[in-house]
Amino acid sequence: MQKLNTAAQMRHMDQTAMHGIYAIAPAILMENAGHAVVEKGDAFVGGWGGKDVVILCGKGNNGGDGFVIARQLLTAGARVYVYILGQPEDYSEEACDHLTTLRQLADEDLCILEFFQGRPCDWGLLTKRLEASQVVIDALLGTGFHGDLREPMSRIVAIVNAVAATGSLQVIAVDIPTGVNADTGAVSGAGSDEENGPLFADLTVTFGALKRGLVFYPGRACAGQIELDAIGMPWPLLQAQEADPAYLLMEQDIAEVLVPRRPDSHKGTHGTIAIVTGSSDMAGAALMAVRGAIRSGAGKVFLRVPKETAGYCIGKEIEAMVHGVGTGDHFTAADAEEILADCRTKRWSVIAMGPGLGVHEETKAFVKAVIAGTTCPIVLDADALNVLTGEREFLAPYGSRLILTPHLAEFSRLSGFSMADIEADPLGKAKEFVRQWHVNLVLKGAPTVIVSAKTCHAYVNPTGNAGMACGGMGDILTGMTASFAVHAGLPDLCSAACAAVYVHGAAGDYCHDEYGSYGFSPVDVADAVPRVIRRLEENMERPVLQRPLVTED
Ligand SMILES: NC(=O)C1=CN([C@@H]2O[C@H](COP(=O)(O)OP(=O)(O)OC[C@H]3O[C@@H](n4cnc5c(N)ncnc54)[C@H](OP(=O)(O)O)[C@@H]3O)[C@@H](O)[C@H]2O)[C@H](O)CC1
Ligand SMILES: [K+]
Repeated sequence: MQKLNTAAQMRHMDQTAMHGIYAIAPAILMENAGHAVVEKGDAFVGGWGGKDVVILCGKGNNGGDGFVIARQLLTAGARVYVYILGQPEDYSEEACDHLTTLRQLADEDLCILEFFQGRPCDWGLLTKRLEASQVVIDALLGTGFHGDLREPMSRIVAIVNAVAATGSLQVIAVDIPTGVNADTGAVSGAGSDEENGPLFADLTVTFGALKRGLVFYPGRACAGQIELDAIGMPWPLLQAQEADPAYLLMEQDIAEVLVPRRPDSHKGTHGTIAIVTGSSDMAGAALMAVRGAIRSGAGKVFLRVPKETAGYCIGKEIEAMVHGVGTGDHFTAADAEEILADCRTKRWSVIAMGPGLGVHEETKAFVKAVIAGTTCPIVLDADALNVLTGEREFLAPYGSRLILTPHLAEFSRLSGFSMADIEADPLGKAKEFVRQWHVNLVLKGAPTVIVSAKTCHAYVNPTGNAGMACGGMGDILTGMTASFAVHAGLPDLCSAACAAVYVHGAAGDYCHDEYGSYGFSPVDVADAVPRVIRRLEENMERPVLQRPLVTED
């Protein structure tokens, strides 16, 4: 898994590398950081030889990286125009050393240095230089950025964005695009009409670990292609678990937890999923949850809906065993007994409740009775969450066997957090919620965040796309999550949720490649799930028992 670090975690990693037992000289790390940009950028720009490159250096170590980049680009055969915003006294020792070396190389032909020194910049000359150059390096601000961009940074960024938007100038950001908050992905000037928005990069070369701000919007939209370089950080530091960790899910992580099917398995091996949901005008939600479960490899699927809804569901998903419960169009507390009896006699492995359930007062009593009366994992989505608003004391004792899958609005209602606070820091609010409710949480969004009830560790999902922004996608995910929750070999419910979310988004990406961003349906996504799992199986480490009985050679 890829660590997703905050600025503070990066500073701690830096300090440990430089001043702890490893004693790596700061100038070495800065040299490696600069080299990483030159190396990763070389392929991106089609070779540095003969290129005119503008390098914008801020007042901190991000700027220091820029000094290294300038020197190395000269060696690579480029001409560099280096704009330096800081005064010598602003810089760290290592940045000063690199600036001193660069000044020895300065001339009027290949290495032109421009010092702001607090005097007004010749904006017209900067614009012309950018227009005449092929590449600009953003070494203005890195993980030290906070607040909104101040002059002259904001003016420089606005000029770079304007020139890049109208021409062929390629923009490479050092560590993180200037104006993007490394912890949350919030950007400078959001919502204000001032000209102090963030820089938009085509490529971001980041160091040591991915920053959380590179995977959350709007910051994610500023980064372009993202390349990570270890810059010579000691391996144990790169792997060390951070306090309060977050990770980006990678395909290999999912392949490692999804165990292939045993050759001697049968339908009972792969779980008995019960979808208990749906009310008359939302039978489709129930059926899509069924579809998601079936296409994710469920052994058996039962669908339990209110009596009046059954007629809409029977025979629609022929693999599911459908039964109408009670006498009305929504579940009541009295119906819980029948569900609990079914759960016992049919040995349900997992229950999913919520899609199209409705929010009648009696339904709340029903949902609570089913949770309290069972011991199996339960996936709670949509209306099952809406009826549980304010029920933290009730839910917390069952939390370790629950997976809650709200979208942002449902999460706001359930948690009481404002939408603004959630959107400003979805990962932080998701962790805060799990610390209070002790459940496994899937906070659906772009990107989706999963938080473990057991560890409170957070996982960010990289798959999925805007073509999935339509009703029903969440219903499919509910069924998939229930199915993955009982997939043989998955170590815990959080892993199951991560696998379901990753595969769901990857199936959406498969559909995006097939159809483009318009018009593919939730059922198309469900039907693409087996193809995604098959691709994962190619990377799966087959346990000894699964090795082919007869080998080719
Ligand atoms: N292991 C690593 O990851 C390494 C990273 N390196 C690079 O170091 C930067 C972080 O360097 P740091 O000096 O901590 O911070 P920055 O260079 O990002 O910027 C700090 C200066 O920026 C000013 N600032 C902050 N916010 C604003 C704003 N809104 N508008 C204008 N100016 C701003 C700040 O001034 P303040 O007065 O506001 O404090 C600072 O002067 C990291 O990103 C990497 O690129 C190392 O080079 C190698 C190891
Ligand atoms: K930067």
